[in-house]
Amino acid sequence: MKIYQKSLTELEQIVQNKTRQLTDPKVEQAVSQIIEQVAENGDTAVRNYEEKFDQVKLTDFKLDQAVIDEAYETLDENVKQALLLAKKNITSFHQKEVSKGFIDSEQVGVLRGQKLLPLEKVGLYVPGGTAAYPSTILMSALPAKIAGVKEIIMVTPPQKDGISKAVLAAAKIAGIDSIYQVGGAQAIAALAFGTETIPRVDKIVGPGNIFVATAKKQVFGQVAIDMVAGPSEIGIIADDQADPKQLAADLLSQAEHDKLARPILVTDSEKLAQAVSQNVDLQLKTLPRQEIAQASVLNKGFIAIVKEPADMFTLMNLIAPEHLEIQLENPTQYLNQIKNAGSVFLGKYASEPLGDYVAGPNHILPTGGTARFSSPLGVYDFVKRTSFIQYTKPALAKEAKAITTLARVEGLEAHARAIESRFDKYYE
Ligand SMILES: NC(=O)c1ccc[n+]([C@@H]2O[C@H](COP(=O)([O-])OP(=O)(O)OC[C@H]3O[C@@H](n4cnc5c(N)ncnc54)[C@H](O)[C@@H]3O)[C@@H](O)[C@H]2O)c1
Ligand SMILES: N[C@H](CO)Cc1c[nH]c[nH+]1
Ligand SMILES: [Zn+2]
Repeated sequence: MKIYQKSLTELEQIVQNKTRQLTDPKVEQAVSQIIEQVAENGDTAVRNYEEKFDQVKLTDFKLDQAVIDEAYETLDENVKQALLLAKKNITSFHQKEVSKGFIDSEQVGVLRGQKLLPLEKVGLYVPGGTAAYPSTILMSALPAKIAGVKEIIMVTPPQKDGISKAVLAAAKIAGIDSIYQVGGAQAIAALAFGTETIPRVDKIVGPGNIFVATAKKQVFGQVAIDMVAGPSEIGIIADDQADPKQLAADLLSQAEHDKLARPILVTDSEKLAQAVSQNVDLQLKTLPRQEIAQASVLNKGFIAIVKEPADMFTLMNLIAPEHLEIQLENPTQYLNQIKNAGSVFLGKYASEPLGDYVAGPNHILPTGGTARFSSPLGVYDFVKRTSFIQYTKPALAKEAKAITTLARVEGLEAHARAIESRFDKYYE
């Protein structure tokens, strides 16, 4: 792994260069054309793109419920039990995210409040190929269920040998209402605009490749989106008491996701840096997804050695990683020093995959430095707020002057007159 031992300022520069988000104009253009076609020609356009990009000819995109039920019934019992344990823990964690509206009646004659309503229909994108993770289906659908979303529609690219049994079973366990075998930008466009057979949704969630991510960005406004979740990332802060073999294993756990995944270690120990680097090389050799993990380590991974322990936090806050492990003695004492991270893993036994599968917090997290302003996917992503107001006449009388004054300052005479009409002052 590349090791940088430089001043904090130089390291900050390196981090900024390595984490810059770039867009691809060619992809932007291709995606915009796909969206336009699907918006105009519905299922016909979706069918054409499926033939072109996924090499399948489908007459009906909707998957038969019997196929989903059969996948669940015949699923390996250990896999089923693991999914059910994950469901239990994800559910109990996310139930704590439920928030209620409020009613404020502190001022005499005034009732103000805010109510929360679940979204009606949500579209869940599940990536095709090896990136279709049953765990990600639970992570996206369960918070929507808890929020009270009425209908959850899943889209996923068709597969030559059929969609994996574990994916279908996870969809059933998570309570997904229907599955459409459509992928890429055409699936996002179909969910955003609706077609003859695919329903239009209020929000689209879930990760995907560059075509999917670009399409989500482009349809935002027509429909809500969760976030643009890119390749996985792991940042580790560790000192010389940490176990280099375990740190290498944790770095590789995210490197194996994607050639563009970012495994990063920040430490104040040169000895640890060297040992982790050696262990990464050793452990890579026996990984089934060696090619992907190696590309990630070589192209995107690095180790930064800082001079002062406090610099580990300064640098990591700049990186704002999707996952952050703190492998220091008494790790909880450092939680306050973390300003930017999607999910924080405290101590030796909180290895990142614990959070990927069963701990309960969501594994759909902000990437690419967006943890500066974004949060993990949660129940709050599937609700919207509506405020309400009621005043008595005396309560309105007390504030009428302020309203008409502000309205006239803004040149909005009709606003002022609407209030005055409540006190029998009309302008005809
Ligand atoms: N952050 C997370 O939680 C998380 C989880 C799982 C996967 N992922 C990411 O999701 C991505 C999955 O990518 P994937 O490709 O396997 O599946 P995908 O489903 O995102 O994309 C496949 C679709 O891309 C479209 N496509 C392919 N080539 C195209 C082209 N030239 N022009 C237009 N459309 C084209 C096709 O329609 C195809 O159906 C990976 O980057 C992975 O890292 C992230
Ligand atoms: N670590 C991934 C998010 O970056 C999520 C995942 C799914 N399965 C395994 N891991
Ligand atoms: Zn993972």
